[in-house]
Amino acid sequence: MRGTSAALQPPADATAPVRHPEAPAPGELLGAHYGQCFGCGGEQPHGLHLEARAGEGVSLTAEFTVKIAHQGAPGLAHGGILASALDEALGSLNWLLRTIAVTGRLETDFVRPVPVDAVLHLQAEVTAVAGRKIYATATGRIGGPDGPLAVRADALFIEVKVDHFIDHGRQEEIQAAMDDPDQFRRARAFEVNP
Ligand SMILES: CCCCCCCC/C=C\CCCCCCCC(=O)SCCNC(=O)CCNC(=O)[C@H](O)C(C)(C)COP(=O)(O)OP(=O)(O)OC[C@H]1O[C@@H](n2cnc3c(N)ncnc32)[C@H](O)[C@@H]1OP(=O)(O)O
Repeated sequence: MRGTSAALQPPADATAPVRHPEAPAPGELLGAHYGQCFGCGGEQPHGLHLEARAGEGVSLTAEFTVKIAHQGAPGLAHGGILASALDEALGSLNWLLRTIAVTGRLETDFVRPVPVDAVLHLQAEVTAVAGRKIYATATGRIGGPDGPLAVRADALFIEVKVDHFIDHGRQEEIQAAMDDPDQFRRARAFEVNP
């Protein structure tokens, strides 16, 4: 069974996504957008440490290893953690568009249980863009990139200005992000597609 509500169907005037000319080349690691990010931050001890690699077009692949701390049922990944991994992979696509966007809606199908120590092989792509709305889809497989399907998600991201974070975030963390000595990460956080 597949659940995708009408809100995740691109409208008739939606267009195909356009890869930014300066997007990382296929095969290149995207790196983290923020060191403390729960999904991708290398400095986040409680995080998923998801590593995403650019694919062709507006697509990427990513891997996430399920750890002991990610359990729901004994020995199995918590569904919310798997949804977080999908959200992060889908959110990372926006770097290939050079658009700052946040998740508006995320619909997840949990197809089979994912054991601790399994590597979740994620594949995500933007399917359509309509104004500020970015439609994307992702799958997560276990046992290898072509292994059995374990999870899948469809999502709607909404483009925002950097003010979104300034207005809603905490001053302390915003300042730390602005002072990040990692120039690449700073660029990724602040660069807005004009
Ligand atoms: C100075 C320091 C700066 C640091 C910068 C760091 C940048 C780093 C780069 C990237 C960060 C990404 C981080 C990745 C992490 C993974 C991704 C996440 O988990 S993100 C977190 C979870 N998501 C939220 O917290 C959103 C909370 N929601 C909101 O803030 C608003 O609701 C927002 C922005 C999504 C929309 O609000 P509106 O007022 O701007 O726009 P409206 O008019 O409501 O919506 C625009 C269109 O979208 C549709 N829409 C909005 N939400 C929808 C929904 N849930 N379902 C269906 N349609 C929706 C609406 O119907 C409307 O459509 P029509 O233009 O009328 O056709």
